[in-house]
Order: sequence, then structure tokens, then C-alpha cells
Amino acid sequence: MNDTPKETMIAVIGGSGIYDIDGLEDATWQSVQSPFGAPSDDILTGRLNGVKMAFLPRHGRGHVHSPTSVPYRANIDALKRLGATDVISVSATGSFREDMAPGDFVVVDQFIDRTFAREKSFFGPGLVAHVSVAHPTCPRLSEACYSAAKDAGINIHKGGTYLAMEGPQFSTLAESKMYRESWKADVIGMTNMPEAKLAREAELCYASVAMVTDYDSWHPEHGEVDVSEIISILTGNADKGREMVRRLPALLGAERTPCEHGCDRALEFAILTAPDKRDPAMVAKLDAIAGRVLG
Ligand SMILES: CSC[C@H]1O[C@H](OP(=O)(O)O)[C@H](O)[C@@H]1O
Ligand SMILES: Nc1ncnc2[nH]cnc12
Repeated sequence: MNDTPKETMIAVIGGSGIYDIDGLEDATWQSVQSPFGAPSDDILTGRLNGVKMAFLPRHGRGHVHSPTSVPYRANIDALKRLGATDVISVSATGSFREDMAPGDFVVVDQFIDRTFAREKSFFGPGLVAHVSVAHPTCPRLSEACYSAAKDAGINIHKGGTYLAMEGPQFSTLAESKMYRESWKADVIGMTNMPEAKLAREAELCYASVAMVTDYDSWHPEHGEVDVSEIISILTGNADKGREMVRRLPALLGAERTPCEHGCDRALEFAILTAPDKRDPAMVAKLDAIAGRVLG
């Protein structure tokens, strides 16, 4: 695995309420083994308008994983092993903005990571690496999601900061007000971190489409978050999400050129451990993630 793949494979990670996608040609659920453990579920693969697609339900079919127990490393490693070039997260989020209303979509471009009980890196003792996540999402992929959603008639906002909390409980009122008023976050969820950081370490382009389901707890006219309301908004949005995904292959194309923003070269100068000090077991485990630079 020494070169940038030449063929696009769009991987969609579906969040709460999204456990399947339809319309793929040659659709097959595949079991993918990863040295980082079992992914959340088998991965649905196929083609859409001639472009390779993969779909992974983040919480597993039947929603078996909590935001903390989602095997983020295994998921990203398995998608990379399958040949994914672009990863699109579709997630349920609360909103801190009056104008980002339930039913709207937001193309997230920044994150505040408040998670604390998850493995956040593929690297560690024996193979140390530091990648930049100053710009954690891929502008080209994000733009494609925005255009696809616009064309599908979705009310979508370009850019927004996603506060990633540990969960599984929703925020207190004081937290909700602090995230909104002091930290200026736009949306809140429990899963995009460390997923976005891991995608960057894996040299995958990553975009996040937040589906707004509620106003968290800050809004004086909307009260507390209620999961049944979230699911009813998500169910109403399912067709919109599918329409957006259906338009992506035409926008991204089957032939993959290097990412102009460098997502696919994030590890170029990131590994600090000297070649003779590298742990051979770590090097072997990172064959898919870092094989391009480890040789
Ligand atoms: C069902 S409400 C809380 C749950 O939904 C979101 O999951 P995802 O990002 O996978 O759509 C949120 O982050 C929580 O995990
Ligand atoms: N208000 C909220 N907080 C955290 N995660 C969410 N997912 C959907 N709504 C949410």
C-alpha cells in the first residue's frame, strides 16, 4: 500500500437512526477483520453510478454501541483496509443556534473535543506520530456534501463547530448554556470525536454532515432533549439523507486524484520514532493505516 489509491471509494458512516442505505448495485454486507478489534458491524459495499461505496452503521444494526463503546479505531481501520478514500459521517446533533433548526443539515468544519473515555490515536509507545487537525475536515469533500444536499432541496448550512461530548447522558442546562454562549459551538453530538482525528491519521478525507434533531436544553421554548423526538426528526430526514448520498458519486467521480488539501498525505512528516526504535508489532498492526509511509 504505497500509493494514493487511484479509485474513489466513498464510505458513509451512518449515525443514530441510519442503519442501512439503499440503491447500491451488487450490495453485499462484508465482515472485515481489523487488528484494532471488531468494527461496529459488517460493512455494506457496492456501487452507485459506477463509484465504489461502503456503508457502516456507527452504532451497529439494532443500535448496540453507545457513543463511548463505538470501536472508532476498528471502524476507520476496516474502511481503510477496504479501500475507502473518502469518509462521510452523517450524525444526529443538537443545535445551539436558533437558525439551525430541527430538520436542517450542517456541514461541520470544526470540533471541540470534550470526550475523555476513548482511544484517540492509532499511534503510541513504539510508534509515535503527531498529525495536524487544525482543519479536521476536508474542504473538497465537505463542498461535495453541501452541493449534494442543496441539489436535494435540503436546508443545509455551510460550516459549523461541533462540540463532541462523552455522553451518554445529554448536557445539563449549565453546560448547554456554556457551550452556546461562551464557547460559541453551533451543534452538539457524541460521536464525531475521535472519529475525525482517526480519519486524519489514516490519511482519509473526512466530512461531517450534522442532522439537527433538537435544540439541546438551552432553548426556553423547547425544554429538554427527548430521544423519541430525536428519532421522529431522524425518521423524517431519512429520505433527505438518502437523496444527498445518491448525488455524491456524480460529484466526486470514480477516479481519485490526490487531495488538494493534503488529507491523503497527513502522515508524510508525522512519525517521530526513529526507524530502528520502532516496535515491529506496532508497525505490523499499522499496515493499513500507515503502510504508505512505513514501507
Ligand atoms: C439518539 S440521540 C444521541 C446519539 O445520537 C447521536 O449519534 P450519532 O452521532 O451516531 O448520530 C449522538 O452523537 C448520540 O450518540
Ligand atoms: N442534544 C444532543 N446532545 C448530544 N447528542 C445529541 N444527538 C442528538 N441530539 C443531541
